[in-house]
Amino acid sequence: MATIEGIVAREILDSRGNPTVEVEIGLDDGTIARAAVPSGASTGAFEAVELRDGVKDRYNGKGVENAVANIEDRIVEQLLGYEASEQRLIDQKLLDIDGTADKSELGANAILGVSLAVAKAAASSAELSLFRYLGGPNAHLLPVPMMNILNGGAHADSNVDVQEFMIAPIGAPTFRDALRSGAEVYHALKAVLKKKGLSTGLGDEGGFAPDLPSNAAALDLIAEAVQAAGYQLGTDIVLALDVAATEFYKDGSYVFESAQKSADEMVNYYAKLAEAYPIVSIEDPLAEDDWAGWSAMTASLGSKLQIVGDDLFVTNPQRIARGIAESAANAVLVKVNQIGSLTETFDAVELAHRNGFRTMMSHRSGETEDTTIADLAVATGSGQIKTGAPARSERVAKYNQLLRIEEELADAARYAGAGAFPRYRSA
Ligand SMILES: C=C(OP(=O)(O)O)C(=O)O
Ligand SMILES: [Mg+2]
Repeated sequence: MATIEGIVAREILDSRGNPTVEVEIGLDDGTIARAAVPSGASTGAFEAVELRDGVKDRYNGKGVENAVANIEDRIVEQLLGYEASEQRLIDQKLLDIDGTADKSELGANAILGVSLAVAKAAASSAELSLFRYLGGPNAHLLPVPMMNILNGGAHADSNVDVQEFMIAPIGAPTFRDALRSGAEVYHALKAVLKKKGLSTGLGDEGGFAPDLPSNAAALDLIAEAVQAAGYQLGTDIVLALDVAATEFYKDGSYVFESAQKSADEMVNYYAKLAEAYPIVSIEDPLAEDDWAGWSAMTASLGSKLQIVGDDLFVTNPQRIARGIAESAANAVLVKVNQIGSLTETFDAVELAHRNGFRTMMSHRSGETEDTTIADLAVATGSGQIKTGAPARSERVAKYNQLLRIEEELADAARYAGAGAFPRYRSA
């Protein structure tokens, strides 16, 4: 048991070279912990409001320095003396100080930075790994890494509409093997692109970002890379997409592959694509407010595919509840900075799981070296994580943290003489 003795906030750079918030918390037992806040590019309109430099009007013209100032001037004094393990109490206090529904007063980035740093300090003070502190004794499930190896949409300067083409190594026996196979396919894809004279430049999440004639062409290149790396597409490795359709939804239709399409036409397109390729998961197939389209998509393809709401749900329990009521998807993408506190993130995951929805822990396209989401994926037993390509340090940092977690769990199992443990979520 240790109480908060001091909080420091500062502006640092994220992986796109944009300013973001970092928070350090000191406890009265000498513990010091640090957390940094990520940021999106294809942000949903219903996300909690960050105070972030000049990206869009919705940031009210208030930059990261305002979030830092809010922590120092309006949060620090209010939290001194709190037990660091009282996460819910502290998060509620932060929400009360903010007083708005969208966290626009203090900034969701100010609140989240403090919320995550509190959790890390409490874990460290208790001499527990973060995943163990957050997840308790039953935290044991390593997530399938959904590795985004080809970037398009808002994350690349190419002409490819779909934002993320991911490989999921579901046939691997352990997380370590899954990551290795993903890295091998990543390297094979680079060789395939080179051989065809295509660009090997990278997008925001470390995937390759070539110009291509169609979205299916991206899947063909990945299929070739999987084979070249010696894996079987469909059994060792399956495919997943984040379409990020809100980005190309204009005036009531989807401007996709240079044509205007209705929601029905998009659903038909996905049905055909999922027949031609072993795609298991599609995120944001439709726009963030096209609830009817989402329900139609889930009715038609939900028994075959994981349909993941990102911009649709924005990790917000109220929007997830609507999605459950309207059968608008069957899975939730979980991004801590969309909702803006750890407690509310847990609430979102719990609501999803209690209602039979799957969850996928997720990074943002603008990231830092902070690895909290790796621990969170294991702590919540979400079974899936997406944190970009198996290259670029801000992405690899999360995968490397999962290697350490898997090792810690395996060491514990060895010590106890236990058998097949930890468990890798392979299906
Ligand atoms: C990670 C994503 O991108 P961004 O952080 O730009 O929203 C996403 O859309 O899932
Ligand atoms: Mg997304």
